[in-house]
Amino acid sequence: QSFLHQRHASSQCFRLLTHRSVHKLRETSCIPRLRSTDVFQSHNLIRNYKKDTKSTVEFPLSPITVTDIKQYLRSKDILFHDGYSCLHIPSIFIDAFTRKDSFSLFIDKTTGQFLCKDTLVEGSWEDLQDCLEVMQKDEQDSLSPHVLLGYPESLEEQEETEREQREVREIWSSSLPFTDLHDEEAQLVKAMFRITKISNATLKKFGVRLFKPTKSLVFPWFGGPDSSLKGIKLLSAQRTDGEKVTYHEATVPKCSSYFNLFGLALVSRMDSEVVVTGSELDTLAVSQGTGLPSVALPRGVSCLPPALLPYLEQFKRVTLWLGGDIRSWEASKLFSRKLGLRRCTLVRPGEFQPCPLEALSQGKNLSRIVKASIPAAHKSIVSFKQLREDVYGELVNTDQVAGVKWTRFPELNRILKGHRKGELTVFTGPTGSGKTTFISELALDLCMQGVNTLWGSFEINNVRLAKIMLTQFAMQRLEENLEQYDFWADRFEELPLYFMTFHGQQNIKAVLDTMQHAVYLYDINHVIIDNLQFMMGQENLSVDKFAVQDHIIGVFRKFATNSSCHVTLIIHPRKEEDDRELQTASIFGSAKASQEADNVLILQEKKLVTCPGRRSLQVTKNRFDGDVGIFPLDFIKSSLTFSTPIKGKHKLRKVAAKPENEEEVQGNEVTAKKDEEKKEKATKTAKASQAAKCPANRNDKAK
Ligand SMILES: Nc1ncnc2c1ncn2[C@@H]1O[C@H](COP(=O)(O)OP(=O)(O)OP(=O)(O)O)[C@@H](O)[C@H]1O
Repeated sequence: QSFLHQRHASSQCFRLLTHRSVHKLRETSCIPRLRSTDVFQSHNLIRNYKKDTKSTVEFPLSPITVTDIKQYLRSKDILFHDGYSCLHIPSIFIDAFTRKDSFSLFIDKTTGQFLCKDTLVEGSWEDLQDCLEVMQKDEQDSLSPHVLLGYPESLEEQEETEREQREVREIWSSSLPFTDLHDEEAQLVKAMFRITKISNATLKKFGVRLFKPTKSLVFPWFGGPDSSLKGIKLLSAQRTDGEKVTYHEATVPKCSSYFNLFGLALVSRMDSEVVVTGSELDTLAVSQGTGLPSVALPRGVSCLPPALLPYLEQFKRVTLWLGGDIRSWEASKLFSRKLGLRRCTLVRPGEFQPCPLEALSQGKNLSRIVKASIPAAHKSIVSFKQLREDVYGELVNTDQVAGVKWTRFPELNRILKGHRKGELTVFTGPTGSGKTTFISELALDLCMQGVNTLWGSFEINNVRLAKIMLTQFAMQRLEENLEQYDFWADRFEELPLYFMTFHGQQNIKAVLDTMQHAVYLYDINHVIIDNLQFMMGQENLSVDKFAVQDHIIGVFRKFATNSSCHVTLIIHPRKEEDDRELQTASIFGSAKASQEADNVLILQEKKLVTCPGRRSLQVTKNRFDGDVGIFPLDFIKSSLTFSTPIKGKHKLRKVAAKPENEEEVQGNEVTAKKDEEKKEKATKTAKASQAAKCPANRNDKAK
């Protein structure tokens, strides 16, 4: 308001800033919680109905390039440093005398989003342009940090923020530094968390405490210009089967607002090297084992929010040591792209290079491991020497390389082995056969396991789609159990799930730009496009329809490979004949297009007059290991799920047509090897069992 009074009361620009900030705040308020559990949630008050329950990804209004940003800055005579992920300019929110030579305002090269590290003012590229225009017009050399008004919080939100701050203070003040614990107690806690090798001095240096009521370690988040306590992460440890420890974590404020790079408070302005880890415990281990500055990502390997990039700009060398498994390795390759490949080196997980905490426990030389990390920037031509470690890694971790397993579709695991990054899956089925419903459950299953998912639903709107997914998530008809809505919605909200806001016919370029934008912002691993026909465009009707379709498939293929993101494309078949099952050729215009897909899945429907047809899922292409096959699906209307209930399987075995060899038939019900003979046998068996299960089907056959 003071700004308003100081300047032209009716400044158009001011209104613009406010509007955009509102938009920005809405946009940034949707990063989901992924790994936290509700163990520590102390506020279990009844929630009011929340309007914006899900995250949506909008098409960036004016996609910006780094060249545009640089050109604009030059036109305004603004000096800039070309950093790794950001351009750095002198902050316009502190007066010229104070800012001297410091370049503390960071502009994200990909999105144009800016952050002033001195005042913590942030906003979009348009906000910054508006600020600069105002400054120039009024011949000012700086602006008040309050120029960008935030979206006023609702009373409920204000209360929530205050409650969180109270909670942070209370937990922090009632937790104990390790130095205040008796030796015996400290040892016990360390043994519980498997951190016996971490010294009290390291724990003290990082300010780690113990919160006795829940036996949790407390990691503080110090931030802002005054390095005040902004939040905490609580970690609890549970021993499962003998030696294995499972960690549970919770943050206050909740995960979507928790942007702590743990360890950053200890980094000096002069440090030029950092080791980035996937957990606070790993950061303690790295710091103790190497003496190097180290920070932990707030949400581990699941994402690297661009909001954190300005804080990593000062480092000339960034070593990513995110963990000891393939998932961490894949994440480190993706994150290094955001951080700037040329300064990143990666620790390749392996037997001799487990996660930092494990390495410290095993008495390994952590400095040597960091030194031996490999450059992230790869050359276009490589020799086997450079590949041999990658190949070895794939051989010893076959299970992880096969991808994320479905929990609801074990049969699909047996055929496809898992869901892998960078692949293209094409999915088809007859009109109205349940394609959307089925893929929704398939994607939900993966999303529940931490696969960051983006939906492009052009046919049905996002509310309907989210309703289907929520029903599948809760596995019940929520209409009849409305009192449970909040319970399920709260959990559903924590999934890393985003929706594009498109509906109806779309321009393929706009869709791809949005996908790219989402991959950068939210580290999306899986995009679902329902369905491709909505990208064909009216104007193309005169051209060969299938040539256009094949071209679009090619474009998505390229995106999947370049972004290391799995794309699932739903496509209507070219033509359906009542009495014939669909095949790969029913989808594609040319053989070239079918080559583009890594996996081809067909929802087969046995058309019946007297009852809904039985569905089965057929995998007709699997590039990963060639296994193809078919298995029956049982649709449960109340939960909209297809996942095979256990008892269904028994039923299937019992009714299978005259097995000569019981074991063989059981195996073939669900999977069939590439070998055509086996495949046919499995198909027949599945069909026979379906027929036997549905009396109407039997009648049909008899007719
Ligand atoms: N196996 C099934 N048996 C009976 N009904 C089903 C089955 N699967 C889905 N349905 C229902 O059929 C309707 C259509 O499903 P859905 O929209 O998923 O089909 P679709 O194949 O995507 O349709 P379209 O061809 O229009 O894209 C929904 O109401 C859904 O609940």
